Amino acid sequence: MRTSIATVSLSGSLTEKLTAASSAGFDGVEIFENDLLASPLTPEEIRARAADLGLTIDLYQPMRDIEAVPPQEFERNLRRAEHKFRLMNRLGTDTVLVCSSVSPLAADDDALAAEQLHRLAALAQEHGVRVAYEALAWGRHVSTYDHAWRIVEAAGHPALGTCLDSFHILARGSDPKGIEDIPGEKIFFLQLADAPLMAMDVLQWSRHYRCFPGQGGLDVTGLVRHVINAGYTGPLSLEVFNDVFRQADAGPTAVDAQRSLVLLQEAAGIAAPPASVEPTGVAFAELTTPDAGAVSDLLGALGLRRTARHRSKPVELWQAGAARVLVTTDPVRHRDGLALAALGLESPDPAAAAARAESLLAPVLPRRRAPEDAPLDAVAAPDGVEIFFCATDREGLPNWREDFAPLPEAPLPDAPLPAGRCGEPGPAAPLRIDHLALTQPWHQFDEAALFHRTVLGLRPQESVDVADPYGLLRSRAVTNGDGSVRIALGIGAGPADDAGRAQHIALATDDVVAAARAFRKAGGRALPVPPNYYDDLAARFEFAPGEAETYRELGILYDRDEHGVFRHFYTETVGRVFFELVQRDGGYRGYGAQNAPVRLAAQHALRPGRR
Ligand SMILES: O=C(O)c1ccc(O)c(O)c1
Ligand SMILES: [Mg+2]
Repeated sequence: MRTSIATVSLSGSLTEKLTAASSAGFDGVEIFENDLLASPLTPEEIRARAADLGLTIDLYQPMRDIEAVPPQEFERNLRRAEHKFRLMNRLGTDTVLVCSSVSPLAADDDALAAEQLHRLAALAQEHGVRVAYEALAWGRHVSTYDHAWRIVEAAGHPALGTCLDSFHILARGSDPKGIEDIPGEKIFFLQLADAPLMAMDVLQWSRHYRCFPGQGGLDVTGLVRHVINAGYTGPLSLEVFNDVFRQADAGPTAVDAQRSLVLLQEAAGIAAPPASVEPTGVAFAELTTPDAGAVSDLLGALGLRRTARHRSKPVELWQAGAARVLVTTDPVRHRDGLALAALGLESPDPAAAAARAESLLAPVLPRRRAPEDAPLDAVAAPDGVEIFFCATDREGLPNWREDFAPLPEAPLPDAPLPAGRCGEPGPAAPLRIDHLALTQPWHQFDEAALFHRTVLGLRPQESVDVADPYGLLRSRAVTNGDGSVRIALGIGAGPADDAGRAQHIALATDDVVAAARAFRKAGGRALPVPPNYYDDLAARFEFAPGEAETYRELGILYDRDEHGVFRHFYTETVGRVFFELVQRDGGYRGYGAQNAPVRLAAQHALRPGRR
């Protein structure tokens, strides 16, 4: 179906909005009156600009407080409307949205509303335009779609139809099934928005928290199915009032918006992009560093060993069990010091995963490889991390590991490592990457969750809020079915804050106490945890004699859920990156969110100039 977006959903000048909508592949726009009023362009110039960009102007909006008013008031409204109909002719748009009145002058009188809307439609028809009447969820007397439709039906004018808006319908809990009783040709327009479920005043909810379909908790897909069943053939148009999107760059927001419509159409059975491919594990995490010294010490102390070197690039493979970390030395990208630059996701079908990603508008990255390297497809996540779809040592698929030459001294990859000897990894060495925690740009959190779900085939979990001494951190994990891929997406306390940029890699071990001891013995610096934390721990849980003291001594944090126990410790931060070693027992599902405020405070305390 044709796709459209309301200019109110994007930031910037009207020209910037049109350009962003066009680049993201929209067919049309709804022009919000304020965007036109504030534009230096004439309506004719706007029309020409839109046409040059391949966009139609599908709707002009809104007209307010028109209907069910005293006669004198209505005459004034008609005069106002006639002005706008002329403007619409100059703009080249044929549909205007009239939202249900919120005016104290409006009467609770459907017959009067119908009669006046009939007259408005007659005037519109004289100007070659038509009127779409929409029930605002907070309309004074008309607040449901079925009520608005009854009035439109009673008015009985061919230039009058209804505009359905998923937010107003679903936010009020109306049953959208009744939409199928409206003749499709009388649904003049369909506006789509989702929203997170929140208990708040519906007007505030609508004006500040709408989001793109799939990013909230409303069943927009179900509603769209009813609208299609009714016979609607107009555009799917996004109308999203959102405080964050108003500030974010219009370009990425428009792509995020268009992606939401691809998914919506997939879910509603209207479109069939290449199927989603769920990753089956983390093949590697790739760090870039201006100089490999500090990170080598850290990785070594964590029990990873340098096992191989890339045949043509300054990249080393560090490994323990299935935990693989690539270290790329890149003196040019030194702004951040150490940073997580890429993630390899083990994919059952890397080519199909890449095709899926591309069809969902993920930015496809040029392959940076020498002719003899394994072909690897990669896309950029919203935070700039490169995501590779890859296969590790699997029959019939290009193997990224063949790009690496084993180092002579190194133990065989995946061979059991000798235990016990000083400096060598023992049984406590990392087994695999347990999870990654990647802080997202603050204005791209919803986009990131949708991207990871739909482009990467991961499943979003509930959002949690974590107190940071300097703000509130929101975190939402995305995982695959068996938990072998877990990425905790976070937004930090603020754009300029270090916590707003942190990236962390959690490695799994089956003996975190031994791992913490080995780490310290090898010269690793663990994050110090305040004694108050352990006093509280002793109050919350019963431990075996000496157990809590061990945790206190080693800076190990502890959590428990209904499934099992979680023990973990953190390393110091290098550049943007820190590591965590975790031991999950008995099927513990979480990430130690209970302990995050203590961890964040301890990290802040280590920053220069903090006490
Ligand atoms: O919040 C509003 O006023 C408003 C205006 C026009 C719409 O289409 C809408 O859904 C809401
Ligand atoms: Mg609307």
